[in-house]
Amino acid sequence: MAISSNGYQSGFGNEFASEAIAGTLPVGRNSPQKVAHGLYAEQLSGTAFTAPRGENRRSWLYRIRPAAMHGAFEPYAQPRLHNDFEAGPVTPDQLRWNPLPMPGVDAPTDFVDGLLTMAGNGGPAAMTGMGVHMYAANKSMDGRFFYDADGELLIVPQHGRLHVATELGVLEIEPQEIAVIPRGMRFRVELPDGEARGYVCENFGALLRLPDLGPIGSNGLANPRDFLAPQAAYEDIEGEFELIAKFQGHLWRADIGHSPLDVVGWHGNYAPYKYDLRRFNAIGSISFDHPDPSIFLVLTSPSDTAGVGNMDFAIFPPRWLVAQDTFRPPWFHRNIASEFMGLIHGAYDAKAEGFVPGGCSLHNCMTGHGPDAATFDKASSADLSMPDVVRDTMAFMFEARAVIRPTVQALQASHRQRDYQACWAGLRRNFAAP
Ligand SMILES: O=C(O)Cc1cc(O)ccc1O
Ligand SMILES: [Fe+2]
Repeated sequence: MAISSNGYQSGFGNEFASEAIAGTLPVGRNSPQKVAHGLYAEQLSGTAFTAPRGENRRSWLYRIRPAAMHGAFEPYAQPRLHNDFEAGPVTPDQLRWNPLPMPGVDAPTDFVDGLLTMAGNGGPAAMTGMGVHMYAANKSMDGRFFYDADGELLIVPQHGRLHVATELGVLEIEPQEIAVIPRGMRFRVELPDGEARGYVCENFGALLRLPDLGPIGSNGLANPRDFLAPQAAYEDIEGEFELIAKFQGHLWRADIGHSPLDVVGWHGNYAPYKYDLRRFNAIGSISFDHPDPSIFLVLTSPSDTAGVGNMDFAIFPPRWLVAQDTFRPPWFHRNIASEFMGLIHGAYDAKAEGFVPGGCSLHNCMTGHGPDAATFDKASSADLSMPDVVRDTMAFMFEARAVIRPTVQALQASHRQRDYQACWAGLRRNFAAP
């Protein structure tokens, strides 16, 4: 099974409109008595009906069969994916992991079965917080479709391309691109390279959006026109298929006799989208001092407190370092926010070794962290008369207001680096009282 991409429409949160068959979309109304071509009209809303206009997200789908048509749900056993961020004690340790191992050839694993929950906070019941998951898969989803009623999914591939066929059309993404799948949208993930690994942030809170730019002005960081929503593309097939739902923290399955990717035309502003992180216009210091990482914000999910994100997605892309009389890499720090980081490509400028592509780290509220000893030594004696270029790199951070609680399976995983703290052990005592 495969639906080919019909291309993209550019812009962030636009009122998009797309039809795979001309004349599908009703003109001047959303729900005419009879829809063209014998299709059903269906609204999918992603915000409260009464949300302010600037926040309001909904789309109208014109489809072969309504979403209501499927069998009864029953629990689906995939215990590695959940939102049980236990309320008990949580370690303030610095934590780091090697890449999630790929499934063996003797264990075909698709995107849904390949998800493993690393950490999180809040949950779908409270509609706040985020889940942090990783996936490692070696099989396309075949005859099954997935939707997440608990949050929107920010997918960050690290290895292998993804062909994401959604109700509204196809997103094709590769490492260094991201995709966001709206809450509730049904989709199927195929693996053009036969295997794939990456990161997923499940945002339970307010929908991701572009941050305000303040004094930066009207351009810069992630520019709206670089976000791409799919053109309508559909399949018209019947068979013994399976619909998997993530609902209130756990998976459910139902029989479905047709593909739900049967939307012939749609319009609205609630749509999946992709973005190429290499398009990010990095802005930084051209005088002195390393700026706060908020300068690298791509998308933010606001909380109910102005200026404080429920969760933020920031990247650390290639860039020039020119600051004078400055320790140029990230400084030592402790933050009120909590930071889950991953590395998509290359090396990260705060860690000389140990933080590898596909790996991840977690530094929670007020936990001290920063450059490792090797990075500190190098940057403390670097020649600052010359600009330095950070190339071959793409790290990212899921930053959260609330503590990001690691799951038991993440803490106990064999790929956890239990000696992570040793990376700071070599920092010498240099103090000499005058
Ligand atoms: O911990 C990290 O590496 C992320 C980070 C990067 C940076 O440039 C400044 C602060 C910060 O938390
Ligand atoms: Fe940090």
